[in-house]
Amino acid sequence: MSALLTAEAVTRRYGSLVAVNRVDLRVGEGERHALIGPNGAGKTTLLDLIGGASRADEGRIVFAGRDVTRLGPARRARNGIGRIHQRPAVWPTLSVLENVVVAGWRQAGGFRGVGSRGRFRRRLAEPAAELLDRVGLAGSAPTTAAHLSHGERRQLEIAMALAGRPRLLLLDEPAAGLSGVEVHRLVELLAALPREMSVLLVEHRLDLVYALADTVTVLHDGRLVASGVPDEIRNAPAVRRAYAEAVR
Ligand SMILES: Nc1ncnc2c1ncn2[C@@H]1O[C@H](COP(=O)(O)OP(=O)(O)OP(=O)(O)O)[C@@H](O)[C@H]1O
Repeated sequence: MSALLTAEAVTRRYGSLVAVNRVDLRVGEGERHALIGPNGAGKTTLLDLIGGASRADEGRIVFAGRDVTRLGPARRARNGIGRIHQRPAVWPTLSVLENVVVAGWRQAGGFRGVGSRGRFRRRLAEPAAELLDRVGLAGSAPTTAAHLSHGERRQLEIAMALAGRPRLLLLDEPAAGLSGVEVHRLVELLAALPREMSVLLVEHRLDLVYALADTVTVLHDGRLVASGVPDEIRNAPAVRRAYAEAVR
């Protein structure tokens, strides 16, 4: 797999704390890559550095052949990095369908691209309805997003991220707060994402990680302690040590 994203020796400090410490990461085209590690390991911070919500103090991030280290989150999103947050970020006063339409607006060509009723329908409204169907929310299209359950908001946020047609989708603990049935639906949904899209997933649920990931990278105290295919990681002593130290 050729590299879509490479992070080289990225470091992020908060005062004297080194939250991410010279981490190298490579996500291939179409790869499903999971980041795991105990609480406080630096997983969300690393995702923030890649998505642009936070800037690296040192190191370099290259996405699709372009150095994006100094770009903000909006520019990175336009370059093809989509993001699902720990707490679903949706517009609560808009309908479910409207949320996806707004999220797809730029990708559909903005004002010029959707400036007639026919183009609006073809390029935005119909794809948005298809995405809602794909994430299991077709029946909720007219519902105001504020009325959705947590699990439904998560589904909506995924539809919104997909509307931007990202080449890399960053997911921060997508299973957090979901019921068993909702987690099952989430796994199916993520497994069915098109292979043109790469995925970088932070998740505590290791069953979900091992079901989805091609590669698993383990962080502990801001450092990368192991990276490999799920079978290697499952039995790696360094990984066991990281988790054992964290619960001590
Ligand atoms: N804005 C911030 N200011 C100060 N310290 C921070 C900030 N964000 C994160 N940290 C610290 O950086 C370290 C890494 O945090 P991070 O949230 O990246 O870990 P994590 O692996 O995602 O943890 P969790 O699994 O609990 O979400 C922690 O010690 C955390 O307290």
